[in-house]
Amino acid sequence: MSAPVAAKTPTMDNYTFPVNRLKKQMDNPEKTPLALIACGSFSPITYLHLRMFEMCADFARFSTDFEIVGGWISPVSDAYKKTGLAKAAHRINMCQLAVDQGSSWIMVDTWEPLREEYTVTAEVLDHFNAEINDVRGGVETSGGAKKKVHIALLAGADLIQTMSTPGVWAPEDIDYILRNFGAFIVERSGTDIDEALSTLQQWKDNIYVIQQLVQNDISSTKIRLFRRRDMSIRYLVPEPVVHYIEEHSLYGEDGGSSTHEKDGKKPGESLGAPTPGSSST
Ligand SMILES: Nc1ncnc2c1ncn2[C@@H]1O[C@H](COP(=O)(O)OP(=O)(O)OP(=O)(O)O)[C@@H](O)[C@H]1O
Ligand SMILES: O=C(O)c1ccc[n+]([C@@H]2O[C@H](COP(=O)([O-])O)[C@@H](O)[C@H]2O)c1
Repeated sequence: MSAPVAAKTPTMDNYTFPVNRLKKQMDNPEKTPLALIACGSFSPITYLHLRMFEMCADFARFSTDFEIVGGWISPVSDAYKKTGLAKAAHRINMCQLAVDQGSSWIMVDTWEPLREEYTVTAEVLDHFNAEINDVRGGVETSGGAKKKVHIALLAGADLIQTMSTPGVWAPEDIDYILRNFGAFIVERSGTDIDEALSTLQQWKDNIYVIQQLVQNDISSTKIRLFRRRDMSIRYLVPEPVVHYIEEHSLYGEDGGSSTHEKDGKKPGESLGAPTPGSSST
């Protein structure tokens, strides 16, 4: 078995806002530049989290006047204290591995997860607006002219549904987010989207609903459950993330789980899969 890759420790001291994949210049200056911000636990990141960005990119292209100029994942900080939340450094590393391997336009911002305190989503979106529009002046259209970027929350229907659950979000934050930023909402099985949006009608012009044409209900909860049951998680999360989870023994029964690589299997592979070289021929 190879030695575990040490978890890098990103810190606030070496923090810089990631813009390496921010589009330098718009393709169509007539359109409105759009930045997508996905907030959540990402414990761990799954293919569905990445797929949300792609679904939204198709939606924006075919059904809106927006042109996407960048996408960011903003994992929540350790202070969120949700069940199953791995340490922020691990979640950051897994998100980074997933986008490094699988995307040319999604970035991971470490500002929120590196903060000791919990940051409400309204403040997270303010941070992106400040970095993209105040510090950088927006994005270039043509001939050096710049346009302010529309910052929007990218979320699943379950997250928007929590906005109707009393006591979860401050009413003034809901108004602030949906009035100033808006949201792109991906349908999720188990959540009635009409019901979820019923109390948010006053902001309906700023809420875009994206249909999942291929129903996919991967969740981080299921990944953690599979790990506890010593079941395979391959092809549900990106391969480098499977390796990372194995190497760092994340989400196992007692904080650790066996690595099957030693049996000749790939990391994360099912124990029920045949072991190479064990056939009788
Ligand atoms: N299968 C899915 N369909 C639609 N949206 C999803 C799906 N999985 C995650 N999301 C969305 O991704 C964002 C971040 O999700 P989060 O990290 O909470 O993942 P999760 O799988 O719901 O986590 P957990 O199972 O730990 O609650 C949220 O907006 C959530 O609604
Ligand atoms: O800003 C708020 O008041 C607020 C209230 C509830 C949830 N959120 C955010 O929504 C996300 C929920 O993630 P999760 O994993 O609990 O589904 C996470 O990023 C939270 O910070 C934010």
